[in-house]
Amino acid sequence: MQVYKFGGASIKNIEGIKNVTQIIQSFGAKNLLVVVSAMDKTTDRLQELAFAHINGNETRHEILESIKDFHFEIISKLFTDTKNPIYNDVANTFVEIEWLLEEDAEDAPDYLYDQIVSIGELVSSKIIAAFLNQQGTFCVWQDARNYIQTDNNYREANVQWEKTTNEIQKHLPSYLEQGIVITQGFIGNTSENFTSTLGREGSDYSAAIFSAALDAEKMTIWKDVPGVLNADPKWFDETEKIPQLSYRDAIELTYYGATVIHPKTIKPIQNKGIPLYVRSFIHPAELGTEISSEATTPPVPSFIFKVNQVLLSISPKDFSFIIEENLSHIFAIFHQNKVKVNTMLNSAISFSVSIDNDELKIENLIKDLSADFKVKYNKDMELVTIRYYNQQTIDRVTENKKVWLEVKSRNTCQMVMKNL
Ligand SMILES: Nc1ncnc2c1ncn2[C@@H]1O[C@H](COP(=O)(O)OP(=O)(O)O)[C@@H](O)[C@H]1O
Ligand SMILES: N[C@@H](CC(=O)OP(=O)(O)O)C(=O)O
Repeated sequence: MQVYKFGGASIKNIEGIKNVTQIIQSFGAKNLLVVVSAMDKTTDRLQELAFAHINGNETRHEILESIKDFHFEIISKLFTDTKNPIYNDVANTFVEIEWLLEEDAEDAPDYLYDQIVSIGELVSSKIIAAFLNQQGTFCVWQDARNYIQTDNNYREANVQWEKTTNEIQKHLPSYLEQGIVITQGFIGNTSENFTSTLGREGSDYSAAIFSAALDAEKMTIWKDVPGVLNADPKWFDETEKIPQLSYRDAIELTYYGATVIHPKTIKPIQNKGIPLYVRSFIHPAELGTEISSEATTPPVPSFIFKVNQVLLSISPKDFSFIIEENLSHIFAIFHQNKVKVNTMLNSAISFSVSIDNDELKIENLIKDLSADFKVKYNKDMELVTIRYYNQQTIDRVTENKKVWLEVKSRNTCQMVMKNL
């Protein structure tokens, strides 16, 4: 069996949905599990809705109405028979949010966020399953929350592998024998039976979890790009497709921020030796990128850009050395504030890190660090990572820039920089 994953960009409108159903249909009639994300930017809109609810902002009703309108507009074009059960099914799914919005937002914000934001995947998967069935392709809609079991670390839930694998292996193979299974990415279920999410852009990871548990022959992520490129085409003019990548290089690229694949995706499929394909839903006949244990083509230099970085410089107040004890204290503070370090460098009395400028987190982080350390920061920095760098590639990205911090290993160079 195989696993396909379609992200929001592939199902952003009617043409997209029709195209995706054709790709699914050309696979065959069974033994395919399809993981879908929310349509277009629905998760961003639901996130706005969640924040509006948490902050008691009345705009929440307007936001919800616009999300509903977007989906019902699509439904009305795909299902001309207004008696099709999909109308009620989707309406009932939205009612769950309406109930939640009627109450004051007294529960923990991260919990509320997950209950609201998860609706996008539920609705999109229902629409796609209903459309396939309407077209005569038998498919079974499955609720991913019956399979992906997590802890209650809402917004970034951790998968409980044993329970998850057992549930998937117990029930899904018989459905896959009957037809195509459509399920959701991104969402899971806690032991208290509440909905959790696996972190933004986490649908790729969901597909990898299903692939690993089902020992899939291969997994394919369908994207709006021809495959994994040596840079994000949104930032770089002359990109080239990487036809083959090793798991190791894929994990390094995604760890440093190549957003084409969620960083947690590679480990489960690498552990099972399942090849991962990144292919274009716009040109589905083309081969894309193959990610597997061995890449036979030579590595090409790849560029990863992260903007809106904050460069923090942390030094002990009493001029003492930055040693293991200080470092473990500093990392504990980052961990408590859920802030991820994108790159770091230390000298005798100073420790520098580049982090995303997440306004909600940075203020508290600096406050906590300032209790024991002197903290200086610079905003509006850019972090550029070059994998398989050489001087020419460094010169190319540093033109008209001042480099504030540079970290090099044998294969990877990271620079934090700002316009001159
Ligand atoms: N190295 C890369 N190769 C290809 N695409 C990349 C790379 N880095 C970032 N991207 C971006 O990833 C986008 C696809 O991911 P995304 O928009 O999250 O898709 P989806 O909604 O299908 O999950 C591309 O449009 C591209 O801008
Ligand atoms: N819909 C979720 C999960 C996801 O992975 O989406 P996409 O596949 O469109 O990046 C998000 O936007 O975070």
